Amino acid sequence: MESTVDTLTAVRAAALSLESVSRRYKRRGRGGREATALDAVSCAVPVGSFTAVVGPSGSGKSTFLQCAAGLDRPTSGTVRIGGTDLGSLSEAALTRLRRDRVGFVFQSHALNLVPSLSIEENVVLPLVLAGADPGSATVLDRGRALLTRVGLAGRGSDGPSTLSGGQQQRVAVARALVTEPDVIFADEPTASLDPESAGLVLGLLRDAVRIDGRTVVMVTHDPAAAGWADRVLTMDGGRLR
Ligand SMILES: Nc1ncnc2c1ncn2[C@@H]1O[C@H](COP(=O)(O)OP(=O)(O)OP(=O)(O)O)[C@@H](O)[C@H]1O
Repeated sequence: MESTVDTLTAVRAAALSLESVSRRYKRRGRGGREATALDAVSCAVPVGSFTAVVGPSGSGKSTFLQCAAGLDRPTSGTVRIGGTDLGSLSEAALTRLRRDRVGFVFQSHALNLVPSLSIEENVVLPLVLAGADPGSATVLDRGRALLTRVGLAGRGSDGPSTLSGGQQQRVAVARALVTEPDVIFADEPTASLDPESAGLVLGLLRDAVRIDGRTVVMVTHDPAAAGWADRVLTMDGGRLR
């Protein structure tokens, strides 16, 4: 009984929770057989934690992230971000939740930033998309403060293409932080970086947790990257081990 109460308390206090989440895909040309990418996965990610999701290729890590972040809808089960059941949201409400309450850092720095915008404009883009005035002191100050934080003060008016891959990933982290989201999802954020640049990006994610109390969920196949996390979830065959 007590453990049920404890579990319910943990789910309510979680930044992110999954309850028996499955994602099945219809396979083409195989007589309608389904592939189970996620198989009844349950977990609660506490506020202010840095979680790494690891596992062999094809174990379901990307599918976990896509469903957890509201980029894909599970076949069954419940995903909650900050207590909100994503399954209860319309597409428009889900888009707003992703914009306002979730931050993303993707694998490829080429995909993370908008090349036609300046570095600073990229950082504050989620605020502007949410309706903030891009010329307001609040937005400008927030952008500059975050660029200083990621070690790129003074580069705000340059274009992303003037930065190295590692620097671009640091801008992506700044942008992921700008809305002070409930959860920051990172999908192999250091996959294309040298160890030194990777360390800088991982240090920024860790600081977001330790200094700001943010919550980070990072998919990685790199044990060194996973070593920066507080907790490691291991996937195998669509399940958490
Ligand atoms: N759109 C899809 N259609 C059919 N099957 C899919 C689809 N996406 C994923 N799968 C299958 O689901 C399983 C899990 O895939 P997923 O990409 O989540 O694994 P992963 O652990 O992220 O792999 P990797 O480390 O190689 O990126 C795999 O068997 C994959 O073939």
